[in-house]
Amino acid sequence: MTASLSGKVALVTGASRGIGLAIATRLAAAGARVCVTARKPDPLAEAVSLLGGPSVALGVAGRADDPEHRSSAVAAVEAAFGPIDILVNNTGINPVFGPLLSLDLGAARKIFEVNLLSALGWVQTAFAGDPRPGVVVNLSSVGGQVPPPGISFYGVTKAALEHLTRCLAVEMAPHVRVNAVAPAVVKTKFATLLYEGREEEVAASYPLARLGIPDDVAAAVAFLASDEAAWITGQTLVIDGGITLTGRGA
Ligand SMILES: NC(=O)c1ccc[n+]([C@@H]2O[C@H](COP(=O)([O-])OP(=O)(O)OC[C@H]3O[C@@H](n4cnc5c(N)ncnc54)[C@H](O)[C@@H]3O)[C@@H](O)[C@H]2O)c1
Repeated sequence: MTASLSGKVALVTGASRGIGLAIATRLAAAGARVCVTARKPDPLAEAVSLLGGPSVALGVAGRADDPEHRSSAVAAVEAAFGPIDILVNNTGINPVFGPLLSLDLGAARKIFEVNLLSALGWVQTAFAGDPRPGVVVNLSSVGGQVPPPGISFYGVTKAALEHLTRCLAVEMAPHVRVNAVAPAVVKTKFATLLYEGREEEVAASYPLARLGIPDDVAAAVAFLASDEAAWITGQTLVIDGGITLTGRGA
């Protein structure tokens, strides 16, 4: 059972589906009021309704990497529910596949902007002003720890996000705890190419003999967001069915 988050205010980015929506659902079930963001308004409206409607959830559409969207989302959640206690930087993209030596640097900049700089931007915006208590959880990936074939630059940005997590943990202590989670393959739209049509074969390579589901990650995020994790900061929790123990990342 997730520890109570009653009275807490959370913002989860990229939360109209997949892992972000599962995290928002867990946080809301634990009693938090939750702001969800993503690019398109319609899926966000559906998410708000799933989460329990406007008394407990708010959707703000925009791009995570747009500073104006970050400011207006934070202002909206503060006006609706109060200052943010829990920030989950869930948005992550990987629009390219192939070797680093032929990686288009324009695409690389975009991935870096969304996966790393926007996470820092959200922290700066959500925790602007005088220091106050809070929690940040960043969505990394085992690809940030074991080089992921074909999507190496994505892994580079996640490795950087894990170090950003450590650096923020030191700079924002003792008020704000900052941690990350690093999943292996979780069944979402984002990861479809990694398992579609061969799920049994991929799952068989995992010591725990299955792929992840969004709630596997959400449970860990809810724990890190709660007071049960009050003495944990700067860490990355690997959620991978044991796959990194085999030397592989996905
Ligand atoms: N699924 C996996 O196997 C897996 C494994 C490791 C890490 N992750 C990480 O988990 C996070 C969530 O992944 P997912 O699998 O749920 O992805 P997903 O593609 O299913 O969902 C991504 C969400 O982010 C939103 N989004 C994408 N780009 C955005 C942008 N620029 N601005 C605002 N919103 C944006 C989408 O609308 C959607 O709501 C990502 O950071 C990803 O890197 C996923």
